[in-house]
Amino acid sequence: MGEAPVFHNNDLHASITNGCYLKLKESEAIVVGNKTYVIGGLDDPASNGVRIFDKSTGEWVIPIILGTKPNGFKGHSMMLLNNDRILIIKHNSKSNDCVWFLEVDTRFVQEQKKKFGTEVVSWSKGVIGDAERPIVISGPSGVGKGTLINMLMKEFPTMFGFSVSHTTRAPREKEQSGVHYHFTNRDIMEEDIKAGKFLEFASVHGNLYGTSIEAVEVVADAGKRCILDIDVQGARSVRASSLEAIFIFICPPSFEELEKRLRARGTESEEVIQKRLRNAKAELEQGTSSGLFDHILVNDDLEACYERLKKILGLDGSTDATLKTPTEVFELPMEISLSKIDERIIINSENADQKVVLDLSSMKGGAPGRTRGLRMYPAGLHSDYNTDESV
Ligand SMILES: Nc1nc2c(ncn2[C@@H]2O[C@H](COP(=O)(O)OP(=O)(O)O)[C@@H](O)[C@H]2O)c(=O)[nH]1
Ligand SMILES: Nc1ncnc2c1ncn2[C@@H]1O[C@H](COP(=O)(O)OP(=O)(O)O)[C@@H](O)[C@H]1O
Repeated sequence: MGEAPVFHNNDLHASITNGCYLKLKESEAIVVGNKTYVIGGLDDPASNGVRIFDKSTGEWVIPIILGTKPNGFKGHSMMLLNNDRILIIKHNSKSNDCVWFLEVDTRFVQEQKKKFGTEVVSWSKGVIGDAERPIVISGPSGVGKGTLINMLMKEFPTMFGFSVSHTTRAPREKEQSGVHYHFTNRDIMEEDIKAGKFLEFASVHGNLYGTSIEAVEVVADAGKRCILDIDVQGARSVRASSLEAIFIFICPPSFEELEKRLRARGTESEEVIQKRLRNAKAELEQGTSSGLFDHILVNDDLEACYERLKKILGLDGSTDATLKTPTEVFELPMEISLSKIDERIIINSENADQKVVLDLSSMKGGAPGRTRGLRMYPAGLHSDYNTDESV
């Protein structure tokens, strides 16, 4: 990998080699096989920021760009990783918003290229540290899922965050949009599903419900563990996705008790209650016999069930799960260059004291969503960072 002299875009057909990094006037380019990815104008709302020059056809292509685009650029440095993604480090930025990946040939992007029949790239934000395994809670309507989740969120407000689903059902009296659900209509939701914005979706009791990728990611970004209240079909989709969750199914002590709770809640009409009770039979059968769930909890006595739930989540007092090491945020300098040693990227600045190490060895996830498991620390500077790393 080397830096070429200033280039004019039309000269890109020149014989440049894989991984070659070109600094252009208002953009930067990187070569991946036969294609040159030109990335620039990211702060310009009129520009989509990415163009591809295909050496084999001699043509420019504007790709479909998925994921959340970074903003607030004051310059960036790039490096090709693994021939499938471009690492982009924003200059003069904070360590919690400086690492971005433009995926150009990862498995996800390859699938999207097939689906759309055109060039596709996808942004993924790099996140320092890991998110804890999300928790999927399923069970028939009225069994007490919402009640148990509320108890968890109330007792451990800094630890858990709720994945706010989208739904086409009408809001109940005390439900707020953006808190309990994102209430939407079918046309908009179907468009968003087509655009790949949903981790999973299902038709439940005659309405469409779904978890957007963003709903799960914002919870993890806040450093919280995500709780998903979704039906059995949704749980099956999440099981098949890359989200490594814990799956818990909640059962009523009896069908009669379920009916009693659903009526006592007083939120549904008689017709809707009947529909939910009919569906409950199949849900209970699938939930308890499919092997899909890691844990099955009977919600008989509420307090006892809550204690069992906490035990599953390691919150029964045996460890102080509320203690978390905060991730320190620091500034990256204005002028930087990148070098690579094995799985570590060294972010060099004019000032040698400001060398920073980005460790990619535990990197996981990626588009659509975030790339997590990154470690970042100033190289050999402070004793409270990992100072074994000498660069
Ligand atoms: N697949 C899927 N199911 C969901 C989602 N959000 C909620 N559900 C499920 O939809 C069903 C109906 O939810 P809701 O109308 O709020 O009624 P409730 O279960 O009686 O509170 C429940 O089984 C929820 O777990 C979602 O995003 N995806
Ligand atoms: N263990 C329990 N015993 C008695 N009532 C319960 C219990 N758990 C929940 N409830 C009540 O049952 C109703 C349905 O609970 P809810 O949490 O709304 O269920 P879900 O979210 O699964 O539809 C609520 O009125 C709630 O107060």
